[in-house]
Amino acid sequence: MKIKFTKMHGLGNDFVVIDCINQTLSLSRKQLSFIADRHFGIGCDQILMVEKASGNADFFYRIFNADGGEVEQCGNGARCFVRYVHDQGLTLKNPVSVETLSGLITPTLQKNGEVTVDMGIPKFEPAEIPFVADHRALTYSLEVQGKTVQISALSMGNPHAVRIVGDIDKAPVGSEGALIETHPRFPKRVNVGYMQIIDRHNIQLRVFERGAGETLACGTGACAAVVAGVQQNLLDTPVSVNTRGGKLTISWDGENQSVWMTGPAVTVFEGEINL
Ligand SMILES: N[C@H](CCC[C@H](N)C(=O)O)C(=O)O
Repeated sequence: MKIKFTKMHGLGNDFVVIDCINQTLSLSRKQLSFIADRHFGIGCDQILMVEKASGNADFFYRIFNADGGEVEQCGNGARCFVRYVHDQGLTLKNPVSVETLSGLITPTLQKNGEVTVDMGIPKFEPAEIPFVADHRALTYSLEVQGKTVQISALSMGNPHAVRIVGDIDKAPVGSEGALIETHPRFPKRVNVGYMQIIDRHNIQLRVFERGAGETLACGTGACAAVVAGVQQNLLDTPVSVNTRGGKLTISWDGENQSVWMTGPAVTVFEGEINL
């Protein structure tokens, strides 16, 4: 089966985007991880599928990690999604309403080429993350390989753990991040963010993503880090989130308010793959 795709990225967090409105397909986990494979396939952190919405949203947005697992939300992908549906002539609407497994998001193409997304309201109850804890807390102690680390835990539709570190370049992202990703207290696994606070409006962030490993940027991770920092009275929004792939701007006005993300979305090339 020949499949048309578009390769895109948001700050180096890269995607294979597939129009599933004009081509009907259902891919196995094995086929999805083949597409994501950087040696044998196309190569990407996530695969994004554009589908017709079941309700009255404009589109349904499905997200699969490089390991083939389907997930609830992808922030950098949401910015690429709206650029894709405009570039492919699938809509003239701006903003577009996009249904995801974790609810509705509304990305808007800005005149300066950047994209702003209402990423929805973060959730903190352990059962909603999900995270195993007796009750909600600002931070939690987590046993990792005989060490105790302090994390914030929350959901941006997908689960996030956030650690504050003194030196982002020395943060144990690959080693400890992999252990926290699969920690038993996160029954659906978790994205693990390491945040260095520069000042009240600037952070540096690295994320070990669930199902993909460390990526150059993570949109929902940036949202989760800013929320964790604001809650601990360490940050004031808007916050510039400096990732290895570039800068995101995140705003959040507090409990029960949406998190707003602004950043770029880039189309790299189009292609076809035989599956
Ligand atoms: N790895 C994430 C999905 C992609 C999130 C990230 N690429 C973003 O920009 O938010 C998860 O398993 O929840």
